[in-house]
Formats: sequence, C-alpha cells, structure tokens
Amino acid sequence: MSVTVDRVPCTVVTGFLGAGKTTLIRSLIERLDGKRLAIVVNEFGDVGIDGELLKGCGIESCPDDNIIELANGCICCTVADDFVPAIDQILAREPRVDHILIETSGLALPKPLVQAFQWPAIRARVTVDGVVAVVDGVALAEGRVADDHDALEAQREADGSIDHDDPVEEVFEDQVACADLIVLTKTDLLDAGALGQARERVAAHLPRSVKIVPAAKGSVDPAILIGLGLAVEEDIENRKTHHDDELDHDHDDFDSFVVDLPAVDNADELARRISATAEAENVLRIKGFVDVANKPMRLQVQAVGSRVNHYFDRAWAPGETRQTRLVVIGEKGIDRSAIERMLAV
Ligand SMILES: Nc1nc2c(ncn2[C@@H]2O[C@H](COP(=O)(O)OP(=O)(O)OP(=O)(O)O)[C@@H](O)[C@H]2O)c(=O)[nH]1
Repeated sequence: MSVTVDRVPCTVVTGFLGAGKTTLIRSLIERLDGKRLAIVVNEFGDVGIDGELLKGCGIESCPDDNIIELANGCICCTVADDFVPAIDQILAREPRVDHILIETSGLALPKPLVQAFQWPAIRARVTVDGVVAVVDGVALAEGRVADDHDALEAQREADGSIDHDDPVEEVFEDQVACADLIVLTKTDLLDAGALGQARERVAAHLPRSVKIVPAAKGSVDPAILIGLGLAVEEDIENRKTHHDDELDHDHDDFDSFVVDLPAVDNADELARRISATAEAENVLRIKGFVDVANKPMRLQVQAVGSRVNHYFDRAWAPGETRQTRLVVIGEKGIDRSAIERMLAV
C-alpha cells in the first residue's frame, strides 16, 4: 500500500528590481494570519535588506525563524548549495508549515528555480502552487522595463524575432514568461491613462492568457494569489525564455556593491543626492538603512530608478550599531567611484 503525503504548496514571487515583491509579501503575511508560513528571501547583493524588512512583522504564524535569507547571489544560480538546504530546513519545522513563499532576487530567472522542484528529494514533499510575477506599474507606464508594444510589433515584422540584447528587458521578459499571475503594482501612483498603458505593455509580453491584477501598496486578496494548485514544476518546460539554451547563466550583465557613509544630518538632502546619483549614473536600484544624526529612529531608503522613498521604520535597538549602508545595483559598467563620490558629498 502506498502512502500519499500531502505536499506543501509553495508560491514563487518573481519580479524585476524594485517592482514591489517585498511590499506584496509583507501585506500577504498580514492577510494570511493563521496560516503557518515560511518565507525564503533571496537578494542579489550581499547585504540582506528584504529579510530585515519582513522580519519583525509580529505575526505569530510567521515567526522570524521561519524567514530564511539567501543573500549574496541569485537563487537561480545557487539552487543546490543554498535553496535545497533551505527547503529541508523549512520542512523539518514543527508544527508543519502550511505554505512557503519565495521572494526571488529582482534579477533572478524563475525557470531554473522552478525546475529545482523537479528534484526527487523536493518533488516528493513540495509543489509549486503558482508563479506570481510582480511588475512595476510606474516603470511600465514610463516605458522603462518593457519595450513599447508598437516597437515590438515593428521588430517582429521586420526580422521575425523578439530577441534583443537589453539585459533589463530580457530578465523582465523571462520573469513574465514564467508567470501564472501578474501583479501590477503602484497603481496608487497611476492615473487611468498610465494604468492602461502599463497593462498594455505587460500584456504584450504575455505568451499565454494570464490574469493581470492591479495592486496599490501590496494589497491583493490572498485568495487570488494563494491556492492556485498548478503544480508548475510539471509545466515549466513549456514556458519559453531567453535563457533556455544556457546550461548555466551568470549575472555578469549586472553589478552590485555596498556604499558605507557616515551619519547624515538631513534625510531629505540624502534622498535628493540619491535621486540625482541614480539619474546621472543610470542606477537601477539603491536601498538600505541610514543613521540620521540625533534621531532615535533608523531611516529606511528605497530608490527605484531616480524615484526615492524614505521613512523612519523603527528605533535603533539597544546595542545595535548605527550605520549608513546602501546597496547599489546597476548594469555592468556603472561607475562605482562616481557613485560613491556623489553619494558622499
Ligand atoms: N506608492 C507605491 N509604492 C510602492 C508600491 N509597491 C512598492 N512600492 C515602493 O517601491 C519600492 C520598492 O518596493 P519593494 O517591495 O522593496 O520592491 P522589491 O521588488 O522587493 O525590490 P527588490 O527586492 O530590490 O527587487 C519601495 O519604496 C516601496 O515602498 C505601491 O503599490 N505603491
């Protein structure tokens, strides 16, 4: 007699740098209160910011121990070394976890990650419930992450292909190509025209019929995101991406480094500097925590392109080292010393 063990469902949340993955997951944790969750958070840079933002949410069914950070690399490239042991660790938890959420890095390709769920040791115990691709409504409306639909069509007609060498575009397209659901974020910043344009641009990249769900500040009904029951690991080979023929892929199209700065006197002034630097040096993403002199609270800074958000997120803890550390991510060749100089002024 064979015994069937229920597999733990796992939702993969993918999406380009700064699209709103952490914001969506944070909101989901709150809405799923009562379900025992485990979260795997992956970052491209070697400083974990997102894990820190998800921890301390104070929700009993998602204790800090159930949030596993895999920084320093993309989960798609470190599957055997990092990801499989993380899943083992989660599955060993008592009481049993009801659902696993994975936030991939903004540069990760979801396909190799989902393929890891075909490994016998994982397949027997976990299944991919669905792949959710988070897309940045503002960046789409401004034409920053996806080619213009008409230009795409013109290119298709001209040479019959949609291949191109823009690494940002390729990562975006690979993420969207694997999606079972698209969450279009930042709708609070879009008027009806811009929202329509953003929708159109993402729809132009969808190879299959996939629902696009608009979201402001991560607010999406969990029933839409969770419980899709799609066993994506069985279908993933059918999802065509730019990197299908590569046995291994690295991320040498992108660069990341950390900038340490002294305490700052004025948060708004730092935000202006960050925005100007991102604009001038073509930076894709800056995020981190800041020591503002004479303030008891830690400042969180988030820049997506040149759009900067900053706010005091919590008090510095007793004994915690107050420091200003910013993670900078851009395409290969961004000028590190120019960026360091501009941020430090
Ligand atoms: N106004 C607004 N801001 C948003 C929304 N979603 C995310 N943001 C902001 O966009 C920035 C990036 O959001 P994150 O949730 O950190 O994005 P991410 O995809 O996790 O970023 P990476 O992990 O670095 O790739 C933050 O400043 C968020 O507050 C939204 O719906 N509306």
